[in-house]
Amino acid sequence: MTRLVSLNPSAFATSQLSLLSAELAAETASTATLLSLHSPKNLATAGLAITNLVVSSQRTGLGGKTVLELEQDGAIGGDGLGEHGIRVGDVVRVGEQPKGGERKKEKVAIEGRGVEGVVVRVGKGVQVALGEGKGEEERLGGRLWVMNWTMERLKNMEEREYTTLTRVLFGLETPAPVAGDEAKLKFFDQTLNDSQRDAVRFALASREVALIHGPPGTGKTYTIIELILQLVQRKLRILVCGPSNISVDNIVERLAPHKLSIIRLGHPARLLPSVLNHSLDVLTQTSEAAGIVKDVRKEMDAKQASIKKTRSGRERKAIYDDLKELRKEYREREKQCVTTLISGSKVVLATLHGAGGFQLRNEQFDVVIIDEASQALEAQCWIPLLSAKKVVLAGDHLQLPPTIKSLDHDTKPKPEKDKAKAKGGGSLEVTLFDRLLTLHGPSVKRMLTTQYRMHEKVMRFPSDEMYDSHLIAAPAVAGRLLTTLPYEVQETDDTKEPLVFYDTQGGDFPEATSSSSPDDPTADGTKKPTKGSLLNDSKSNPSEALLVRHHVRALIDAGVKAEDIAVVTPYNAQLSCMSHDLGMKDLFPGLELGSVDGFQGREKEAVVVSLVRSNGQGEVGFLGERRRLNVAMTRPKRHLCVVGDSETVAKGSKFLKRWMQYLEAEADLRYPDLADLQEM
Ligand SMILES: Nc1ncnc2c1ncn2[C@@H]1O[C@H](COP(=O)(O)OP(=O)(O)OP(=O)(O)O)[C@@H](O)[C@H]1O
Repeated sequence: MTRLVSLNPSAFATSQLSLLSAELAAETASTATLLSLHSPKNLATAGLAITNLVVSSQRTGLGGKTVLELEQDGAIGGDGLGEHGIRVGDVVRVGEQPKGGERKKEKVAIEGRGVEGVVVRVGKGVQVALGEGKGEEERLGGRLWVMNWTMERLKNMEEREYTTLTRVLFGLETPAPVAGDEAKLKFFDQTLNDSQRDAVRFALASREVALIHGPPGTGKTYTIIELILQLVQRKLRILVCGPSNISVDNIVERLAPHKLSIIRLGHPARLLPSVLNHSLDVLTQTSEAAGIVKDVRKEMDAKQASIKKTRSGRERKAIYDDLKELRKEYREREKQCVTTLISGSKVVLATLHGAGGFQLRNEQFDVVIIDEASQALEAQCWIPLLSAKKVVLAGDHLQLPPTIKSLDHDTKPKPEKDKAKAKGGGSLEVTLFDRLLTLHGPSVKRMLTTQYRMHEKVMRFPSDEMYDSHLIAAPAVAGRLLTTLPYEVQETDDTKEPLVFYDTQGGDFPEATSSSSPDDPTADGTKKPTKGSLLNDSKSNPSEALLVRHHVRALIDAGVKAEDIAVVTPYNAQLSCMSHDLGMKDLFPGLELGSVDGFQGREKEAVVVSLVRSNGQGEVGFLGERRRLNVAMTRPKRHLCVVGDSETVAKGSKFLKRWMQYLEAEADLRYPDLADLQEM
């Protein structure tokens, strides 16, 4: 039985406040370092910038924002953007690129020039809505401000002000026994499997808190949709949140066909086009409630027009006075319209950060659902939780937690850090999901166990190692191969295998530390490379990259579409090597190349994982994190190909050793010859 170790909410909040302030400092410093140490070219190599763009058009988008469309400069050649890590929703700076002669000045110049905005579309070109972004510090500050405000409130609360939920979440009380008999529950979705049904029943019956543990591909979102429908049927009001816009939009998209009254808060530029009809901004213009606002607008327009026809000063003044009144009325009616829309919605959806907006200040919800909770900072989760009665958290704590930049800046000795971590509140890396599992034990959790993504052989190792062998491959996916894709794929030695391992042991495929480019100030050794000089820290393995290219080509030659294949690796320098040095993006248009961390939450028919590390010392760096490996190996549906040096990797940890053993025993094992590859 788990021992209940309670935590003082006020002390927890105090500790979080200092951690959040260190995080802000670290993030600001790392962006500043990147911009000051690296040229646009180097940032582009690392996937953090796109160079050689021209403005192809400019238009007014939703919310009256100016949207710039940027495309690759035709004069430079190439019609795509090349490999980059810029995604919809990113805050970016659009700046003038220094010309060749200005190389020395360019690092300084890029810091001071340009306008900021939010990326609203990425395809052949990139579209940026201007004016949305603020300075990096201000932006982070904005995000952190809401968390800070929430933690300040928690810190200053009197004990008698704590809700029962707050007391349970800090272990001051144990969760109440589950209530209600949900055994005869009628499900809206008859296709739900047993573990999903069990999770819905449990979440409905829990009084304060329920965790839904959803390993990869187990239908976490599917389950949440059923839970929402059940809660609405019970006439309860629900707030659904996630750490990112995409996590929230994903739910809006799947909820929309059920014709509930739902509303999505958030800036339209950041929402998926498919969910815009449910956004508060659009509804304030199109809904019935918007009628009263429109009437005033019409009146204002008419008054405005009448000014031109009026000659007398006195009459004009009277019209201006009327206009002033009307404007006030307009603002009030708009506010009223927003309140009517929100209070009339059974389900409100927003990011965790968005849940701190003024629109929800006086709103009460019966249940707060947080999806992808293991990707959210705990302080972020508290934004909608301070006044909530019940929470359902869905996530997988065995995949990667949110990225924390200030980890390396923590100078406390390790034993002290570990003690603080165990208590909770000592590290931003411990999520609320993690902490509640430690605090209350598995009785507050239900796990989804049937997965609908991976071939049995792909699933087996992560299931045994990470999920206590509980995962079951749904019959429809257990034996799926590339040869049974819905289009024609030839049966070859590659396509008939669900699991392939190219073992590069023997020293012929050595790793390299990314070489610095001559315009990098860290290259001459006068400046110590910092964390910001990310490419200098990163590893690549050019021979392994050749092998990856060879395998991707073999799959494509057999008929597999490039867009059904992804190559993932933990190292930025390896990505750069494959996309720039080997030109894999141009060779195989549609192929996706990405970092493991960036690929969390995604899936592909075939995935090639390049492990990179190959050295005599058995150093494995990033690969030492089990959760990162778990993400890497659980992305494919029908085919996983691992490329790596088993000798080096097996030395990294017991987990890695067992993985290498599993691959040796279960995969189609290949010992490549570098000489053959170079001829290809
Ligand atoms: N009971 C079910 N019967 C059939 N298919 C299902 C069922 N539950 C989920 N799926 C399918 O499994 C896939 C994964 O579902 P979903 O996207 O809800 O999972 P998830 O756990 O949120 O995913 P992720 O691993 O990316 O977090 C989807 O294609 C979905 O249609």
